[in-house]
Amino acid sequence: MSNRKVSHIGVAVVEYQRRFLVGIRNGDSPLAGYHEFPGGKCHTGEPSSACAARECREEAGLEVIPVHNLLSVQHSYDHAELDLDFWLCRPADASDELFKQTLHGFHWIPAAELPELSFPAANSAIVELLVKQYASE
Ligand SMILES: Nc1nc2c([nH]c(=O)n2[C@@H]2O[C@H](COP(=O)(O)OP(=O)(O)OP(=O)(O)O)[C@@H](O)[C@H]2O)c(=O)[nH]1
Repeated sequence: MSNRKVSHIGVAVVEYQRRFLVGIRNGDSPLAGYHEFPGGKCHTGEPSSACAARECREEAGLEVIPVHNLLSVQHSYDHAELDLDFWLCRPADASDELFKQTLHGFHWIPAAELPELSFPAANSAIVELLVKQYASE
């Protein structure tokens, strides 16, 4: 049993037309080079839904509305002990213009292609769930 401090993480799983907003973790961070959904550590007292929306605004420059919690996952990495809340989010202004916007290196990936990407270990279950729910017609 670990007594390391647990960080609470809000993750924005942003869906538009069965595509999801995905970026690549930058070179200075733990798990650099892995794919990721926008997200990060919740501030003290901040609900994970609000955290997910804030991180999406900060990282991708996109305003989103959290819809519901898809999944919560506890994961122990070498670098940290995490409680991750994955929030289904929708773009606040939904239109095909979204596909033309530069989103700071984030891209819209069809659900069926998510398993081909290299997400961190804590994302296995959410990727499986998204493929099940969004990849079939
Ligand atoms: N954003 C994001 N983080 C994820 C995902 N999956 C996953 O395991 N993580 C982990 O969740 C943690 C997010 O914390 P972070 O370090 O990015 O948090 P932050 O943006 O607040 O950064 P900070 O370190 O500058 O305070 C990282 O350990 C990251 O590896 C994901 O899909 N998206």
